Amino acid sequence: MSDKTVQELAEVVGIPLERFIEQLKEAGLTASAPDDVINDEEKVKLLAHLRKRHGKSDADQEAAAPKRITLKRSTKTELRQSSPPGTAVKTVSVEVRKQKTYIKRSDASSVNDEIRQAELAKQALEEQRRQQAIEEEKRKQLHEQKAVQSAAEEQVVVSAEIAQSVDAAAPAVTVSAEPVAAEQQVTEALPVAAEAQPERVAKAEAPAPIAAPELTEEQRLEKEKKERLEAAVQRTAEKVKQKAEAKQQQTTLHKKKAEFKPTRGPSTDGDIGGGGDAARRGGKGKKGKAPSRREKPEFEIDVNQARHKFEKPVAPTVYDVTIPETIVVSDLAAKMNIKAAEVIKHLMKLGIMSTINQTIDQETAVILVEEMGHKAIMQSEDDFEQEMLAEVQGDSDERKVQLRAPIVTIMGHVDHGKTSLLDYIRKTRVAAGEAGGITQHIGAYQVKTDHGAVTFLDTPGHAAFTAMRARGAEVTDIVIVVVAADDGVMPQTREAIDHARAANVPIIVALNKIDKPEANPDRVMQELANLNVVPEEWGGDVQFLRVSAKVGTGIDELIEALIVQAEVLELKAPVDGIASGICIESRLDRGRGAVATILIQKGTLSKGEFVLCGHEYGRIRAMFDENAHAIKSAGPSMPVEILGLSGTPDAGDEFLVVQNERVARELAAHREDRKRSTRHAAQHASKLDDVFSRMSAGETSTLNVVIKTDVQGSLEALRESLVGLSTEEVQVKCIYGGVGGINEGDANLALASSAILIGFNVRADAVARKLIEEKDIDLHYYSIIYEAIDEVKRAISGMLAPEIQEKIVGLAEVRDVFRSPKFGAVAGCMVIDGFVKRNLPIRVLRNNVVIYEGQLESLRRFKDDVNEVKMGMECGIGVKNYNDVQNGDQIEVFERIEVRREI
Ligand SMILES: Nc1nc2c(ncn2[C@@H]2O[C@H](COP(=O)(O)OP(=O)(O)OP(=O)(O)O)[C@@H](O)[C@H]2O)c(=O)[nH]1
Repeated sequence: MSDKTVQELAEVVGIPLERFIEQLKEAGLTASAPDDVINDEEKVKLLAHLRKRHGKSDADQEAAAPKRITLKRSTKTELRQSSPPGTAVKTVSVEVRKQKTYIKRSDASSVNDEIRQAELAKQALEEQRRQQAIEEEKRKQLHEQKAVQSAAEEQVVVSAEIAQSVDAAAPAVTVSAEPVAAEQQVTEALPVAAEAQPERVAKAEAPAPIAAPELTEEQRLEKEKKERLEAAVQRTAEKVKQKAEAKQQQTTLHKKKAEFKPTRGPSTDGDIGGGGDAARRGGKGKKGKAPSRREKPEFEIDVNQARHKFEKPVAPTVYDVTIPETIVVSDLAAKMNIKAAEVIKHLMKLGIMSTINQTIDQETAVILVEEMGHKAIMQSEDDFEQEMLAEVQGDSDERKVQLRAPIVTIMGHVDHGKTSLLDYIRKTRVAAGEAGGITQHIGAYQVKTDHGAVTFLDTPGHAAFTAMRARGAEVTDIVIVVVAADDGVMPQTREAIDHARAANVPIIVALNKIDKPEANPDRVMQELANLNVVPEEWGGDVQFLRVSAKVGTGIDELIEALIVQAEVLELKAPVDGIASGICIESRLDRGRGAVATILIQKGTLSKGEFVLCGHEYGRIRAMFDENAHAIKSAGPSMPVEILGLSGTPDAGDEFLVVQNERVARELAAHREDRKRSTRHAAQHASKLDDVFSRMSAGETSTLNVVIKTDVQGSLEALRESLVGLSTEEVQVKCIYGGVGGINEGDANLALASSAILIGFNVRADAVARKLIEEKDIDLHYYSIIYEAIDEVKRAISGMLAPEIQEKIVGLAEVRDVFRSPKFGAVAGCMVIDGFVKRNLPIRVLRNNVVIYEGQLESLRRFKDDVNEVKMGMECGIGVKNYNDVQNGDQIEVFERIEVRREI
């Protein structure tokens, strides 16, 4: 309290100055002037005087004075609650009560004194304990540091113990390899250590009995503190335990990941301590830092719990490995559940160098799979298709069958009237009643009669017929062989008969041009009978009809004969259910896209269905009959034109209806793959080399041959000799023999009939050569009959020995012939294939028939003698001892090579 002057104090008290000075005098104070200063003591003295004067002693005053005063106040407010319109407003009364207690100063100060004294004692005690704790801490730190150093040296990490030590709430026990972690543990341990002897400290510090209340308070505080510390330690232990559990789960996850990624580097696998991230981020350079992080065990893991659930198999697993005709190395590895590198390694052991994407053949794959201890199941390329087709077709074989129209092909010699016959039938039968006639015609048409319908394939000639057969399409039920009654049997008539017989298709002979005066049907019948085509009227089994494609004679009878033949054949097909058939022809129309003519063989085809044809597929957008009338459905033996395919299928491709686009696409893709692989040609021609092995395997007992010779005489001789080789085990069958060069039709026939081709002094033309090469048809050229007989004999008796074979190395075409007195006839030639070599033997060919065999006299280029002339170059060739070379002849150069024969 600050001192004040008399005047100031009088103003504060509110008493006149003179009166206040009087009171000062009465109280015995010296201050009398207004500027005199009154100190605190004097103030107290003045107060005591004034109280005395009013008759109250200090004691009374003290007794009377209240020790504490409590003031209460309450305020009331009202709150109006907002409510939805139309309802009563709610009012809430809120009463706030406040209470304040004032304690008498003297009492308060005494209490404060007591507290102050207790605090002083407590401070002293705490000071003492703190000193002690510091000493203890230093001692422990020293001890722990020693322990940590030794632990870091030993690098001991016992993860399970950490969890246990945490459970026991005694972190100081933990042995850590990481100093940082150890420090943390030590720090956590210290308070506990300090708390270890609280009673002893309290006893030692306990002063005199008068300090008893303070000690009790002290103990209470100590107890509280201890409880708090214990709770803190407990919480820390809990936290550490939770962390340990979380880390353990993470570890299990890592191990599981590692299980699925066995080929990954160690950074992922060893990522338990979190070093993986660093390693990943740091790349190669920072990889070295990762171990320090990895080694830092923030906690340790229960090994039993961390172990993943994968059980190592006790015995090697044996897989059933299905192997298609070719398989990619990686796919094969996947099927055996091993790495592709393993497969490549094993292939290397077998002497095969391969890459992961390389395709290996079925045989190699089977050897490999079996060597690796698995079971190989060979799967044919067709298996997949067959399975899918079986799925698509379902129980189609159980469908109810009905008679169907026969499908007829017309064959015959050139100009004998095939086209005229087809045209006449179509015009008179199909287009009957059509106002505008036929706007277009498709590759086949159907003729309806009172007795039934007949379908004609509008591709006359045996070439088309055999080409279709060579593609595996057996479409034709009956063949009409047209022979002009005024001309008789001609080479192509024979071919037609042979082709029909090779296909096992019944023949009906149409003796055409019967309207002509020079027609002599009886002579023609005789000629045909000589070919084993015997008319019914002569006791044979072939129907002969006299017709005229020009005037229409006998056409009805011909159709009737076809229907009768069909009845004999009992041609039946299911009418209901999924449709299937053959593509007859196809083309790309500018406005309509791919247009395909198909012949339905089974079931009913409807517009809107998904079809697969060869490797093309699509939904049928529109369907037309042979008169270009849009139709909605078509049954067996009906030819229809369809729109909607993805491309143009080949003639002879099979078509069938599939459930949906997915199946169509899958099958189309499969067929496309198969087509790409030349290994999987749909049909293989027979090989002379294979004959014996196939016979041994019980596969064949017939050797089909197609013979082409230079003259009729050699044909007969060769045919008889070869057929005469037939034994009990094997029969040699000449399915066709003709005179002239080997053409495409011959090659197709050989392919379709699995026959070998024999050229006696004749050669194949360019188209046939291409087909022979493509389809790998077995073609043999001979110049000496007994050589041919000998070879076929050896083939069927399994005695094919290594022998000398001829290889044609070049072909030159004669463009001009010069006569020189020195060299005789010199042929100016262009080398059109391979090369011409001076010292190699040659043959002179005229219309693909060998006319001379010998040596070259001279080979020159621009007056220079040369040894060799290559394709595309001109040269002059003189043939030794032969001067009859003509324009258009070919000079074939060949060499004899030794070929090892394999059976
Ligand atoms: N008089 C008469 N002539 C006919 C008869 N059939 C066909 N011709 C004629 O014979 C010739 C050849 O007839 P095509 O129908 O072209 O004979 P093709 O067998 O189809 O002949 P390619 O197509 O060359 O194989 C034509 O001039 C026809 O008019 C017939 O029955 N009588």
